[in-house]
Amino acid sequence: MEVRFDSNFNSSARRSLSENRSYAILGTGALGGFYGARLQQAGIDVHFLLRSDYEYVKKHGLFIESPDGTFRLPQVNAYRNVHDMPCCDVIVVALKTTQNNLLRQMLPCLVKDNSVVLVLQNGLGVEEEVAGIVGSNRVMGGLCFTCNDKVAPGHFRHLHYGVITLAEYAYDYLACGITKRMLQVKTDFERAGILIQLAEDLLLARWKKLICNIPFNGLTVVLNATIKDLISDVHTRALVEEMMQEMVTVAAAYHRAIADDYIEKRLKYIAKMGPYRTSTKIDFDYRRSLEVEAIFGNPLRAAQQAGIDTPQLAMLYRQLKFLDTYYCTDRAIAVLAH
Ligand SMILES: NC(=O)C1=CN([C@@H]2O[C@H](COP(=O)(O)OP(=O)(O)OC[C@H]3O[C@@H](n4cnc5c(N)ncnc54)[C@H](OP(=O)(O)O)[C@@H]3O)[C@@H](O)[C@H]2O)C=CC1
Ligand SMILES: CC(C)(CO)C(=O)C(=O)O
Repeated sequence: MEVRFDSNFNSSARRSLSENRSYAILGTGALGGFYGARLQQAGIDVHFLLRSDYEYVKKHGLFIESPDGTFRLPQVNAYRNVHDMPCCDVIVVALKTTQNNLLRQMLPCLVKDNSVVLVLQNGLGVEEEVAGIVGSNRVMGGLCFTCNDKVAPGHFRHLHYGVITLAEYAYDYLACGITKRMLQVKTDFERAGILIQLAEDLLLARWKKLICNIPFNGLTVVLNATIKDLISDVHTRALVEEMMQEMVTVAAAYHRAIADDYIEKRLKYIAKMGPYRTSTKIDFDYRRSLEVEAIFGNPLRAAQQAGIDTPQLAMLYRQLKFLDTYYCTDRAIAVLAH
């Protein structure tokens, strides 16, 4: 188990917070491109893995549009292959979860003795998947409340928020408290102007994020709506609240208590995201595979295992499975080709 942070935090431990750490960004998309660029802008050593944008970014770097400051990085460490990347202190997983089958081949090339893998993806059970590859003591979760989109190759738009809730992973999602390496990652992100909240219990943090992702990411797709639309209409708002309440009930079945006023507070917070489409709706609009299993299927199965009935989530999951199968995946392409 990771060393816990204690109140006798000595001066050498404090010094280690400001040491230089290297970061690998697996998936330089809307999320990874934004956070990675901000880290590099703050003087941190960052290495970016790219796919379709590789040639462009190698030549022109990255461009970030943001209300917190628009900037260009003319030169970045860009890679097309993990085998060419150096081992790094922090490996940030920012692929879509639909690509997580690649992690078994990618992560072992990048980890060294003290590396930690920081999973910034949405969903449930994603850290467990990563722990199965690199070991439970090397994984941290990061829940990102941010609205980011890719505008053009190497060009990302950050619209709202940006805060990350960080928490350690341990086997079976046991709560781990606050560790020294959480403070180290926080130091780096805060140097890059990204607000970090530390959480003692990753599973609680995951359920709290799912309370938002399940209604908003799901309903923006099936109703072809924005966050603003869903909150403004009396019927969809009621549906959102029912879905949120279902997740509060499931979290409670896993002994994670979520305060009664959490839903109301989160709705106010999310309302500020306005006409943002959500990352799942952006995928749907581009007919990319949807993160159905990580964001909807895993919570649904967790509810079923706990004996909790979640009819709204069950319906949403089935609708999204249909859309994903016939509109977004290779199978859909094959169907269209005939
Ligand atoms: N966007 C947002 O605001 C938020 C996103 N999230 C979560 O963050 C995660 C990432 O989402 P997001 O950034 O939006 O997704 P994107 O699709 O924008 O980014 C994923 C990136 O991974 C790249 N990629 C895929 N396969 C490979 C590969 N084999 N080698 C190298 N690169 C690869 C893609 O490259 P290519 O360009 O070639 O497809 C793409 O740039 C998801 O789990 C999402 O739910 C969470 C909160 C907010
Ligand atoms: C909550 C929300 C909508 C913004 O952070 C999100 O996580 C997403 O778009 O995937």
